[in-house]
Amino acid sequence: MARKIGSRYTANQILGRGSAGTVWLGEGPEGPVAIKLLREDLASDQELVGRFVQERTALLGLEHPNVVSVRDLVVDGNDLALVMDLVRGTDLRTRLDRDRRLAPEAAVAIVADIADGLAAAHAAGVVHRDVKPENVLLDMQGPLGPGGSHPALLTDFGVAKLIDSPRRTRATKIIGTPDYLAPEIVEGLPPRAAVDIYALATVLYELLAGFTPFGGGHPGAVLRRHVTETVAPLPGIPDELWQLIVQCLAKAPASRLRASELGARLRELLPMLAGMPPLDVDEPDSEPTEEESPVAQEAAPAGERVRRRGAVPLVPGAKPADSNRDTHTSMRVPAPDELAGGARGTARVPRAAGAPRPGSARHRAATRRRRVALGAAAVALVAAAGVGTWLATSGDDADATPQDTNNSAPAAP
Ligand SMILES: Nc1ncnc2c1ncn2[C@@H]1O[C@H](COP(=O)(O)OP(=O)(O)OP(=O)(O)O)[C@@H](O)[C@H]1O
Repeated sequence: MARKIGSRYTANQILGRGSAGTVWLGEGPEGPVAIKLLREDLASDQELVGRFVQERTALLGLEHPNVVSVRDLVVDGNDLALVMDLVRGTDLRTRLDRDRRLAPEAAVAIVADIADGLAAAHAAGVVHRDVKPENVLLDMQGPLGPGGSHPALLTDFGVAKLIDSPRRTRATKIIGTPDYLAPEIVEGLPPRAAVDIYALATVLYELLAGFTPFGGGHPGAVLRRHVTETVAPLPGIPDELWQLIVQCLAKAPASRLRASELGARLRELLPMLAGMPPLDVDEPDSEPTEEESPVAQEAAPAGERVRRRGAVPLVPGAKPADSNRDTHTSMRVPAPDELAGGARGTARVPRAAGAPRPGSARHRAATRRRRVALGAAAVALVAAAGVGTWLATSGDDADATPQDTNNSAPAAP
């Protein structure tokens, strides 16, 4: 059912829903557009409306082939809407859900596009703060690039900042999506450009592996891993690509690459990755780790303690129906002792395809077999050592008997 948005736009058909509102296929004076209509309770928040208008220039000024441009901001009665360029295609989450993992060449081409878009934004002083596959759109009408990938565009620029108003979230609260949150945000520092690089490196890892490096289990556990754990290597990944990921997942923001450099370095790797199939990685043990820290308990209501892509909505009060993905969190910054106390090595460790899953019956059987084999090897070693010692001793002193060697190894025949 069509509806008017301000005096210039008509929203015709729902394209998708997020936690902050609904995206419509619409029509404007210059042709088709995408209209993000913010939820009514957000639209009626006077402070947010003020910020909306305040951020107008920054939001409207961003023009780059890898950024979904915001064309207009509409404040009209109960409607608060961002009018954006329409991207005819799909979002990267949908592609990942379909393919599970991408070939390295396609993954790197997509991430290089987004790095270029981020470079333009960072140069204009804008930090995205919510880089994740849901916010990457693939333009199916654009030309095919390396690995058969379509041009990738980053959307939702400035939306996290808009919604993250001082009243909604004080300095002690975290806004974002747990799997992609840089450690400095978890530690309560203000988000700078390097948080986008960390999130983008997480996306690249996810495209290659099929899962994020620190995700899984409760949001509180995920946040803690960002701060305390190091990323586990992906079997079969070319070393140059791995080094880039490691550098951009560095805990210290200053150690990460800048967006423009990341884009350039990724493009340099493309010829080497041509034709390489997706990595042969099995999803690690996906059993959620119930981490009952105070942070974790505060983050999710009872009954929702453990969710695979653990999250609570970006905006307080968002109903589950608002989003079928539930990928945001809003929780307090954990205290240093909570972070330190939780370093128990719960990050997902990728397995080479076919290797048994930790904790599985096959893994337990393999462990048992290994133990038996190790036990047997140990007995054989002790025996061999005894024989060896006896032989050595007897060689030195032809008259000595095995008993003279002062060890408990069985006597030589
Ligand atoms: N400019 C656009 N052109 C075409 N489709 C779009 C555009 N922007 C968003 N969409 C579609 O609308 C869906 C919802 O987008 P939205 O930004 O509201 O939510 P999200 O990013 O998936 O989730 P959240 O806002 O909770 O992080 C997207 O998945 C995408 O498919």
